[in-house]
Amino acid sequence: MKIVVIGTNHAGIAAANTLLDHYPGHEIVMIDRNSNMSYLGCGTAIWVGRQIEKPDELFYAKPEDFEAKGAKILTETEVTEIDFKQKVIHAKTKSGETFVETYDKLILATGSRPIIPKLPGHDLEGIHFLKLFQEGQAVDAEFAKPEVQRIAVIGAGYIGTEIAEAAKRRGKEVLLFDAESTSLASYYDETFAKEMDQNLAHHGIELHFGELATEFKGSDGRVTQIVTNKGAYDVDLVINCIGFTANSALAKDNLATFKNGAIKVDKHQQTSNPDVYAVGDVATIYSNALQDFTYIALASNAVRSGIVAGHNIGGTPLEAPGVQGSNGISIFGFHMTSTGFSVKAAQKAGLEVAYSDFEDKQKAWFLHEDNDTVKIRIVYEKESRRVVGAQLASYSEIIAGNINMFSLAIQDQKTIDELALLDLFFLPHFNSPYNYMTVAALNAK
Ligand SMILES: Cc1cc2nc3c(=O)[nH]c(=O)nc-3n(C[C@H](O)[C@H](O)[C@H](O)COP(=O)(O)OP(=O)(O)OC[C@H]3O[C@@H](n4cnc5c(N)ncnc54)[C@H](O)[C@@H]3O)c2cc1C
Ligand SMILES: NC(=O)C1=CN([C@@H]2O[C@H](COP(=O)(O)OP(=O)(O)OC[C@H]3O[C@@H](n4cnc5c(N)ncnc54)[C@H](O)[C@@H]3O)[C@@H](O)[C@H]2O)C=CC1
Repeated sequence: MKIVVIGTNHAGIAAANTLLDHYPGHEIVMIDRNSNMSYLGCGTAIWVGRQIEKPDELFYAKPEDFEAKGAKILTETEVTEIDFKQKVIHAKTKSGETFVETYDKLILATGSRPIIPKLPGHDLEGIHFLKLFQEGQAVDAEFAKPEVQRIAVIGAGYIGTEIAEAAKRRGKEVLLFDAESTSLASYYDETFAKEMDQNLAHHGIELHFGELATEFKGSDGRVTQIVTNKGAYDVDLVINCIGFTANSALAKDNLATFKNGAIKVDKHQQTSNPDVYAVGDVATIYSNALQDFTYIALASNAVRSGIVAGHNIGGTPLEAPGVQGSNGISIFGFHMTSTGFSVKAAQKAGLEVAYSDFEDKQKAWFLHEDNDTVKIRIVYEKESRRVVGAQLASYSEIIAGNINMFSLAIQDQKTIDELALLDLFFLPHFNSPYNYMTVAALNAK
């Protein structure tokens, strides 16, 4: 069987590796328009903020790895069109040569691009987006310029908050804008998000929430000012991070798509065309909190969905268990993790939910050194009492592991009452006999 993979970043790599490692004998062709593969965008802020010196280790795979396993891999080659009836893809190399490839099965792993707000002045120089390695390099080069001092970051979601920290670490003045009233508003309820806001403000980041950019002004072709519904601010650089949109143009009019344009898939990653699979940021994903398909762009989801597609195409039927959109962020040493829905997100999705909050020290109370406060919220459906979300915030790194338990609880449709008496280990170095997760669950009304 000939299998063509379009897009060789996290999702495409996972699908190709699954096929090459577990199902030998197929002809695998991998195509990507970029010159690199496997770039971990999650390391951009860490590198640009100089928490690591070089970006080299942010790549975990190279074309030779796949060639060694027998795949044909074409980089700097863009797929321009797909004839889904004839099962032929049309592609163009960097030098302009066009060619076609036939396929038996096709994997679309074309990912996402940042949303580009078409505001007046959007094409001025000095306005950036962050997704590709090359875009990280461009921002890094701007940070190195002494004349770039005042930076506007638009969107205080995950990328915006991380790059705001990075810019501050490089000694810049940073103005962080978001349409919502807090940072991280899509992931956390206000009482949690406010903790991050305090952390950002404490480190000198100027917060402009509830503010919408309306125009960019410039001089000599370069941005010099950002105008919002509330004021005008002189800046030397703008970084836009207001979310992603699925790169699904190749599927247009041929495959069923979701309301945001992502390609609809089932739990086997199969699209509305049985010979075509879609994985990663270009596709929808099943949310166990919502109990329906939705769109959640994460590298973790990309990898898992690629593995699922690989097995299904290879001949092992495998149904994805769905995801919770589990995520985390760490800014100036303050960590937040969440899974499933916040109260606000659940209500927006039409769920009737209640929540239980608790706050305690991470380790046993008699340990007075490095014993940070942890704040927890568990969100559950009022009637069924099934857990649909959890949020944790602390300087303690242990919360990074704890959130995964809630992820499994949501996946397995556990109730808050089942969590209340769950066997959690106790050791003073790590926790208390009345574990804050247990207490939060026990306190649930
Ligand atoms: C700054 C930043 C930080 C992030 N941090 C995290 C994090 O901490 N945790 C997390 O889980 N996620 C994080 N993400 C999100 C994560 O990077 C994405 O969810 C992930 O990249 C999706 O992988 P993908 O393979 O589906 O798509 P993509 O990474 O978008 O890759 C798609 C590939 O398809 C190629 N392509 C597209 N169209 C064509 C075409 N027509 N022809 C040929 N090739 C094509 C592209 O060149 C690209 O290589 C972060 C993203 C960014 C930008
Ligand atoms: N740690 C992690 O897991 C990370 C995950 N990612 C993922 O990458 C994807 C893209 O990240 P982001 O671009 O940060 O998207 P995001 O969805 O996290 O945040 C976008 C932010 O922009 C704001 N916004 C939207 N339109 C706006 C406007 N016109 N003006 C001002 N603010 C506006 C939103 O309120 C939101 O807070 C997300 O799916 C995210 O989860 C990215 C970085 C880190």
